[in-house]
Amino acid sequence: MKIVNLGESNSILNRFVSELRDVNIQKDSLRFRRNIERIGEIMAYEISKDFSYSQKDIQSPLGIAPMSTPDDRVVISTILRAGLPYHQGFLSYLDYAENAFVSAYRKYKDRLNFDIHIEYIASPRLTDKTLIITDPMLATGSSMELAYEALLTKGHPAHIHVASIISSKQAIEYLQRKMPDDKTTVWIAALDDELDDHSYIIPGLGDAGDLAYGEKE
Ligand SMILES: O=P(O)(O)OC[C@H]1O[C@H](OP(=O)(O)OP(=O)(O)O)[C@H](O)[C@@H]1O
Ligand SMILES: O=c1cc[nH]c(=O)[nH]1
Ligand SMILES: [Mg+2]
Repeated sequence: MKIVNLGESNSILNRFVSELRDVNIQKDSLRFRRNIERIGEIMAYEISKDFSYSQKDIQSPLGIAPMSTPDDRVVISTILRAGLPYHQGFLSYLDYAENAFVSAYRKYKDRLNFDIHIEYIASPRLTDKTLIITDPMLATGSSMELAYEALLTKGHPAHIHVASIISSKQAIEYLQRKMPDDKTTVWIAALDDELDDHSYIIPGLGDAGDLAYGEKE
C-alpha cells in the first residue's frame, strides 16, 4: 500500500490544516468547513496526477490542440458526516465523477468502548472504476475499513484512493492490514502519533463532524 503525506512538503496546505487544528480559529464553523473543502480541492489535484491519461485532439476556434486528459472513471465516496465538505472540495475539481455516500457512526457501549454502525449506502456500480474514499479523520481506521467493505457490495474498483486529512499512525498500520496492498493509495495531510482513551487523535483537531455541523445529543 502506498502512503503519501502531502504535509511533509511546505505548501499552503499546511496553513489550512493548522487552521483546522487551531482551537480559536476552528470555532468559526464556516471557515472550518471551507478549509476542509479547500484541502479536498488540493487533494483532488494531487490524486489526479495518478490517473491514466491519453491524448485527444481538441478543436479550438483557431485549430486543433493535442491535449492529454484523464480517462479514469472516478467515483468519489464520502463517509458521513465530516466527509461532506471534503466531498464538495473533490467534486469541485473532479466534476465528471460519480458520487457515493456511506454513513458511519460510533455507538458507545460504555464510556470508552464503541462499535461502528454502517446503516446507509448510496453508490453507483464500482467495478473497474477509480474509487476515492474521502474522510477527514482516520483515528482507529475502523470507519474506513467498514465503509470500504460496504462499498465492495457495489463491485470491485480498479484502484482505491483513501483520502484523509489527519491520520493516526495506528490507523495507517490498521489499513495496511485491511485494504488490498496492490491497489490502495492512502493520501493524508498530517500524521499524528497517538490516540487517547476515547480513540480521538492526539493532537488531532477534536471532533471534525461536530466542528463542521454542531454537537449531537
Ligand atoms: O477511524 P475511526 O476510529 O473510525 O474514526 C474516524 C471517524 O470518526 C469521524 O466520524 P464520526 O464517527 O465522529 O462521525 P461524524 O462525522 O458524524 O461526527 C471521522 O469523520 C471518521 O469517520
Ligand atoms: O480524533 C477524532 C476521532 C474520530 N473522529 C474525529 O472527528 N476525530
Ligand atoms: Mg464525529
